[in-house]
Amino acid sequence: MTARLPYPPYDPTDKSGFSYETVLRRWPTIITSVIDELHQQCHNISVDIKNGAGPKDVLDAKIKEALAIVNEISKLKYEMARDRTLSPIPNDGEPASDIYNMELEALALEEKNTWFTAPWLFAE
Ligand SMILES: O=P(O)(O)OC[C@H]1O[C@](O)(CO)[C@@H](O)[C@@H]1O
Repeated sequence: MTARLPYPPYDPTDKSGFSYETVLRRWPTIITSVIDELHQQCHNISVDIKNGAGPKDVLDAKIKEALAIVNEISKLKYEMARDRTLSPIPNDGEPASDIYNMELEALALEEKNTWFTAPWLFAE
């Protein structure tokens, strides 16, 4: 059972409010800067590998992890821009993902489970 507040949560369906601007521009900008930073770090690690500045297997693993993160957050940005539904958080054994996923299912019933309809703070 999810908590219900006595008044509706703020969401980007109000195009004159800050949350619309946030989903439209601010989050994509933040995600893009994360992707840029990860690419820069991959470049720096590649230089370290060339210079023999650390164990190659460890540095290779860092690049692999960074590229996996880039892949996931690029997908997130794509889905956000197209007002796709928010994805459930995979069960990692932590209780918070269950609570998040339950709330997301409740939002789906209200057709408020997409990036431009979900409550701003929930999507944040
Ligand atoms: O664009 P900025 O200044 O980095 O701030 C972005 C943050 O501000 C908000 O748009 C409003 O608090 C958040 O949703 C978002 O995470």
